[in-house]
Amino acid sequence: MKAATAAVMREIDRIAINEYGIPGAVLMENAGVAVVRHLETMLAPLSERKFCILAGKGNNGGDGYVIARHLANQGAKVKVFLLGEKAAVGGDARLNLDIIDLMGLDIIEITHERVWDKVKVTVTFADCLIDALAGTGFRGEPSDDMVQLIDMINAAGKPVVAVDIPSGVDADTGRVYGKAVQASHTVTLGLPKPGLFLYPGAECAGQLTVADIGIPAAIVTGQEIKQNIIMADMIGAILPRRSPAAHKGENGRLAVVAGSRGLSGAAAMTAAGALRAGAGLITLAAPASLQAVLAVKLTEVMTRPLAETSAGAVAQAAVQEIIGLASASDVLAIGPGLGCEEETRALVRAVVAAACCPLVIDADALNALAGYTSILTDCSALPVLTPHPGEMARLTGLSIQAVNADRVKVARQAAGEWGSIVVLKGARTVVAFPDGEVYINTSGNAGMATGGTGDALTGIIAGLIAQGLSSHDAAVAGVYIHGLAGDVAAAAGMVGMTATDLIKAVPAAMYGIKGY
Ligand SMILES: NC(=O)C1=CN([C@@H]2O[C@H](COP(=O)(O)OP(=O)(O)OC[C@H]3O[C@@H](n4cnc5c(N)ncnc54)[C@H](O)[C@@H]3O)[C@@H](O)[C@H]2O)[C@@H](O)CC1
Ligand SMILES: Nc1ncnc2c1ncn2[C@@H]1O[C@H](COP(=O)(O)OP(=O)(O)O)[C@@H](O)[C@H]1O
Ligand SMILES: [K+]
Repeated sequence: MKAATAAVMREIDRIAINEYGIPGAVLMENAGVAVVRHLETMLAPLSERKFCILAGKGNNGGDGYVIARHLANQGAKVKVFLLGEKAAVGGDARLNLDIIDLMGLDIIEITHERVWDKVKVTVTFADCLIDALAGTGFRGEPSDDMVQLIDMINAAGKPVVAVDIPSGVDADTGRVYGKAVQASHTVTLGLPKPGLFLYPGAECAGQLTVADIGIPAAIVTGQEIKQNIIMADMIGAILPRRSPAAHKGENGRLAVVAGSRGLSGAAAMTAAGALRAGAGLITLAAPASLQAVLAVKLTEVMTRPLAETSAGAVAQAAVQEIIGLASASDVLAIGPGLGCEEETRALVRAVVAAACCPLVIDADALNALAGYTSILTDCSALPVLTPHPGEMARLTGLSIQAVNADRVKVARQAAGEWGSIVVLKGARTVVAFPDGEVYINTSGNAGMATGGTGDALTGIIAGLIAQGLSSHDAAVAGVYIHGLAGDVAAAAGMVGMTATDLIKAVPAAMYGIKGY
């Protein structure tokens, strides 16, 4: 599913109005009617309900006046509060404000202190609050009066339906600079906005519905929209299909270079993730002293002992062996649990520079690349990098806070600079490509915030590449399946679920995807 930034949405509206001749008031009418239809499904019969509509001075408020008219026509009790003066409302919003004024609806301007008591009483006795304060036109921090109103809405404990986007949420980034409306439902107009999927905006949106407002489909397909939301049907279409006559050699050869003394689990979980994603033959190369324990842990995985340092990490002497292993493999996953010895880091850089198969680079291998990302642009196939925000901060020199403040922008910029596929992990993982294309993932849950789930993701993405998916499709499908497996595992209890629970749930998650 495509997601439109505020600028893209403005352009789509502009083309609909100026080039197709659809009056803006018609789009506004469709928007308002779509919200009322949604209210019917929530609160029928509307004639028995009391609504409080909180409107801003822009077009989002305009949608609110259309909603007010239709609700009043259906016999509902409606009060409208306008954050500002009627005189400040213009365009299509003004047209609709004048109509409800002529209808005799109660419209109260919030322009002086005395009004706040009235707002409070109305909010307290309403059955539902409609947030039409601001939509895609919202910028920066909310003004003091908007904050006061948002606080009242959020304290009311009533169903809150946000029009287009909860007021206070940045449509592009999901950022909340000051306060934002906490909606129970959001009816977003035309196309969903990225800020409805990225935290903290995603948490403000509640249950999300995308409403058709009559924009000609050709306008949307004609736009170069680079933001996508990962959906199950999209993944069902790209997952590898297994022929009934398949043999193990057809499902790919995968090499994993991982582990060091004390970090054998990371290596095991990476290999297990690949196994459960369906890879045919897996070789796990790890420091020699770990081989015995890994062989016992992973019955189905082949193990390869590597030369090791005195601290039990992969030694520089293993470089040719690993490069040879990569040449005999369809994909190499490198990094989990390798540790932070300088010798191992240098080895990682040598392997990344020389390997001729597709690479999935994670964890300590990413740390080894900090300051050396220019190596990535020479890789024969687009490498997949899977940093969590901490690793991303190390690679970019940004703070973790800055990474999370605009995950799409940071991931996209890195993908472009490094000529790589960047999977920026965390709640709402973002997958970015060098051409600016971005996918936001929606599967997964907070139970996955536990050690080892990232190693599993590395294995899953590599496992999909082994089975013939392009690195592009494997990154997108991998993050979705990984999150879905987390959701399957969390059904038995979110807190306390383990990475191993998630890994075991991968086959069930894949088979649960419609069309697969
Ligand atoms: N033709 C169109 O453009 C359509 C637009 N539609 C609606 O119009 C919205 C966009 O309308 P606009 O561009 O007029 O903008 P909005 O109405 O979303 O936002 C502008 C309003 O928010 C206030 N505002 C912005 N930043 C603020 C801040 N930091 N503190 C306090 N107040 C702030 C402004 O003063 C103004 O009242 C969409 O989200 C959608 O709801 C729909 O009616 C469909 C058609
Ligand atoms: N709150 C959350 N919601 C969804 N996914 C999450 C959440 N927290 C973590 N995850 C996912 O769990 C994984 C954690 O990976 P990572 O931080 O590398 O952990 P580790 O290094 O322990 O394996 C990532 O795929 C991340 O997207
Ligand atoms: K709104």
